[in-house]
Amino acid sequence: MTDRDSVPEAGTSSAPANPVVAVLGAGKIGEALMSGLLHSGYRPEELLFTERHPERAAELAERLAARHVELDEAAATADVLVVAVKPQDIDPLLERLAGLIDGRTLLVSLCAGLPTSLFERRLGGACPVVRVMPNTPMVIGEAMCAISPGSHATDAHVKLVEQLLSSVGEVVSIPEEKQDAVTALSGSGPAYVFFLVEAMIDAGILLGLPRNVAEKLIIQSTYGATKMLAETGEHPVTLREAVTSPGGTTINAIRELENHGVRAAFLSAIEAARDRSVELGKAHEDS
Ligand SMILES: NC(=O)C1=CN([C@@H]2O[C@H](COP(=O)(O)OP(=O)(O)OC[C@H]3O[C@@H](n4cnc5c(N)ncnc54)[C@H](OP(=O)(O)O)[C@@H]3O)[C@@H](O)[C@H]2O)C=CC1
Ligand SMILES: O=C(O)[C@@H]1CCC=N1
Repeated sequence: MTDRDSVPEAGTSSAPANPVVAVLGAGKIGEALMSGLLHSGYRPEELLFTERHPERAAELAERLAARHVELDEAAATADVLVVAVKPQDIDPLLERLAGLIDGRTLLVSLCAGLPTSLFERRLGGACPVVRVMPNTPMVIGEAMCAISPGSHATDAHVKLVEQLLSSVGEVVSIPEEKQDAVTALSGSGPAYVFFLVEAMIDAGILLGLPRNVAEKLIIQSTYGATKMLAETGEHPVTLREAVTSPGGTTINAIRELENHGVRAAFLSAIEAARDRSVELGKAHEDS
């Protein structure tokens, strides 16, 4: 697929062809995206990736059957370039990319904190850029992605990105100035859940349960609880109140959580994550 002027639609393997996607930097989120797309019906030949560690590249190419390429081949071949390197690694990548793309290639950035204007400035011309904040449940088709177009991205580009990402989870459109908050909330969100699960499993160990039993109890309980939130549409307070019997056990636990400031800790933690996202963007403001 090389005719980038007619923006093709993403879809399943029954479609004639999906847009060729090249993931630049196949680390945690890059791999999650590739796995999710393959899972949703993307063909391995429609997926390219660059990666600077040869062993990692070889291992991924074998495991996913996607093709490891150099940056110049990715830029020449792909319809969509997905930037998935750490924000701290963006400068040398954009320097090389600037000489390789012609302003028609759609660039999708997954980078925390980095504004679309940075890519537009560095890549010149009228490079279409869409900023996305995904999260790792993408790997099982359960991502939460928030997207914001840059100033040269057309409705067709946005639609293409929406189609691509809706095959690996949910997609919402948000104004770009909200991306730092979204990064702190849903980009990092899975980490908070894993942290909570880990802490509850530790509590099970403290109470003398075997680890495998504690893990099963907590994983199913968190899965059931979040599924219940999603499927009933009930407010979390209502669902929590239904668990909290008068004079019972749960209220004793809730009192301890409140005494330890767990709610305030979440507010501060997420605010700190938002601040770091802003800081990552500011580091590139004048360049
Ligand atoms: N992990 C997550 O849950 C999420 C991450 N993101 C964003 O995604 C981006 C990637 O994060 P994450 O996957 O965690 O990071 P990783 O470090 O796991 O992945 C980035 C990979 O790209 C490699 N790399 C760096 N520069 C280049 C280059 N020029 N060419 C090819 N490969 C390169 C890195 O190598 P090396 O190891 O040497 O650095 C690394 O293997 C970040 O910008 C982050 O903000 C967004 C949402 C969620
Ligand atoms: O921790 C990070 O910086 C990235 C962005 C959101 C989730 N992980």
